[in-house]
Amino acid sequence: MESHIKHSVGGSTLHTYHPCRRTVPYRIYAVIHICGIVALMYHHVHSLIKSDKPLITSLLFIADLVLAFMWATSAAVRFNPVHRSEYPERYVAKPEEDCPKLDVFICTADPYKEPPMIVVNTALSVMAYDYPSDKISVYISDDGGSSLTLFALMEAAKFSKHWLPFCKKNNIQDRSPEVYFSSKSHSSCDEAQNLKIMYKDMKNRVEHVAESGKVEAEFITCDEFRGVFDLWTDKFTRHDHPSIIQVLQNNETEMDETNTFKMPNLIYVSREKSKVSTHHFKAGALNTLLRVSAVLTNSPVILVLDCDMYSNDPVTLVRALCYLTDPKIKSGLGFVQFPQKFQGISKNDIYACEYKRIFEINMVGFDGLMGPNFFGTGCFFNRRVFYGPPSNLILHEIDELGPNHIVDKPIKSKDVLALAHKVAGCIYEHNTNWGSKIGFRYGSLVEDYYTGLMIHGLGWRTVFCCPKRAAFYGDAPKTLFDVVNQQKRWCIGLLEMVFSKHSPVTYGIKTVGLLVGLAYCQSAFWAFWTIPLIVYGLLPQLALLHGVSVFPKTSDPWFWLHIFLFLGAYVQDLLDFVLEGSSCRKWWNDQRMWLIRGFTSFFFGYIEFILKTLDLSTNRFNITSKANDDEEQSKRYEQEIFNFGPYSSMFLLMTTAAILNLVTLVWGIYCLFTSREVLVLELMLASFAVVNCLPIYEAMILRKDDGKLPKTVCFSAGILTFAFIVSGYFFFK
Ligand SMILES: O=c1ccn([C@@H]2O[C@H](COP(=O)(O)OP(=O)(O)O[C@H]3O[C@H](CO)[C@@H](O)[C@H](O)[C@H]3O)[C@@H](O)[C@H]2O)c(=O)[nH]1
Ligand SMILES: [Mn+2]
Repeated sequence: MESHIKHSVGGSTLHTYHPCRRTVPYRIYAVIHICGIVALMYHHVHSLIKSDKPLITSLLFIADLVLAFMWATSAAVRFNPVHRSEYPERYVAKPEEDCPKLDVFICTADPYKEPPMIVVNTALSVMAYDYPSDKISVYISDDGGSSLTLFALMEAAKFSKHWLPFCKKNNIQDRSPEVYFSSKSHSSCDEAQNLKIMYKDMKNRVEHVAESGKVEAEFITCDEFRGVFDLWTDKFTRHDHPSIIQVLQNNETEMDETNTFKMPNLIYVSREKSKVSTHHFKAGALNTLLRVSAVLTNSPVILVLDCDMYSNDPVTLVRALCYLTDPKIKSGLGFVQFPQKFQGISKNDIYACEYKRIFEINMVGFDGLMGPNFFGTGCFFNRRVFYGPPSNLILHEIDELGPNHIVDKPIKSKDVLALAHKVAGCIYEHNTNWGSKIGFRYGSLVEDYYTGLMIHGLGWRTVFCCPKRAAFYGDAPKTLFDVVNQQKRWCIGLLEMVFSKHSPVTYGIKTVGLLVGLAYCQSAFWAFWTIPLIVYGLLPQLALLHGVSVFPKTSDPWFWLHIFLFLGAYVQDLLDFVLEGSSCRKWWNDQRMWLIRGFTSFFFGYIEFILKTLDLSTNRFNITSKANDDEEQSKRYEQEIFNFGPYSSMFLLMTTAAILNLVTLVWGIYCLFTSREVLVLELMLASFAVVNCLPIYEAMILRKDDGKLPKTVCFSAGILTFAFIVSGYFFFK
């Protein structure tokens, strides 16, 4: 690992880094906060011993234990945050033969939730990187096994021969044609206008085919590929079909329209599927691509992308190479991760879908320890990282799959393609190390988290690269229902990690040390937030309604400890946001979503995980939809109006908590005026919740649109609140 000194910029340095200025004040504050937590724990134990209501006291104690643990994990992330800069302009000066080859993996899995035009734009944006194009190979993994996607990519290959020279000659920055042609600033020269027409034509054809659900013969313009579509026989389903590997563009033979540039490879891969073998979702798809690409091109650098993540900056590859080719660090460097950024986020990000904390703030902290975790997309790998620890290459079944194997046959040669089909077969992995010791790891719905942890566990370092101009943009879910469902899947996957043999608590702390292990715990224990959030969201409120106090009174010094710890944790969270370039409004929305998650995704994630553990349900990877076709819904999103509809039982508990807090606040204020005993902390808590819940009340009462809270949810929540209050009577008396 490098030493933590500020590097001097100069000479041929390709990258520098420097610690953040907040480090020292943060460490000092951490000591103070720890003292506060210790005091609080003492107070809890003390009150537990002499308490006449042990159940209530223990619930609060457990909630505070979880909060304290989560705070400790965030302190680990705040221990040594660093920022980096790269100097890609210096890299460009290197001779071309020094530029390593790149394999790009793009995953798609459903032509309806992930419209083929999205995949096309992502592929085109990376094919057009500022880099010798013949060194780039783009592989598309299609888990949907869809002829529509294949058709779209064929069209993309044709279009790329015009698009690439245009971008390179005119130094276009937006290399996703959709983004370029819909931006107001695009050129109006003849060449650009012709291209725009060509792009529109392609888009129409692809969308027409996607709508009709079938590739009609008259749409196929390349005779070469006509036969491929015959593979989609009547028996073909997405869960049961042979492997299909199709080289759509070949860098050995094909040139662009102007005959100046060689074209990159474009290869469509749909691995074999059968109902009787497990396919391990995205990790399985990526491992298939690892093998197929090893046979065809075996480039030392691999970029992994989700189909919606187009490249937003043509120098991104060179930026990553500033690290991956640096002789001082390259032998131990596993990957360079770019943050996930999203397009079309509403102004203040109402659903907190930017995940600023997870994808940026925390990673700046991870980077000062061992480097960022893997996010599943926007990541440049050293191919070697998939084959065991830096010092010890794990042997594999066939020589052709090794990271050091040199490919010396044309990609279209018969035996190369035959082997590629073989390694894309669904029984190929049986009795091999794939998924356990080699490649992306199997066994969790968050294959990215798992794979990242194992890479660090084996002793690799990683780098977080966060340039000013976003390197990639992806799609974020834009309705609350999609948001909580996505998070629920993550929660289940992360809980699988917590209770696995590679848990960050045991395996993690043992192999990567206390700080990194704790840092990894922060996301792994995501669903645990539900415990303190539900306890604090319901218990003190019910207590207040029954005239029982669970917190210290204002005259009690412990009162101030509660205030201090709450404010300390909250203000530091806000500071993190602002110091990493976000706004106060976005932070406010982020903390509100955190509260909402506690009652929706975290809670239901927990329940589903328990059901799965008891074998009462099975894991599913519900793909997040990237198609926004509901106009009303999009409009509400832009206006930052919450979209709760249609009916979902996930919103029941959240609505109940909202009603209960409102009732508590009203009752508390009534007590204030009738000069009964006033429970200040309880009242403050309820007011804070009510302020956060304003959009929920509005959606219950005032709104008429389709995004309002469905009546059934409101009604059931009302009954549930009543039931809570009544049972509170027995609980507190
Ligand atoms: O069986 C499957 C299921 C999914 N995917 C692909 O996986 C990607 C992610 O799916 P998405 O529905 O977009 O999930 P998200 O929750 O948005 O994805 C985040 O979370 C995933 C799991 O942690 C990571 O893999 C992703 O990179 C990360 O962006 C998409 O490209 C899919 O096409 C497959 O290839 N095969
Ligand atoms: Mn996604």
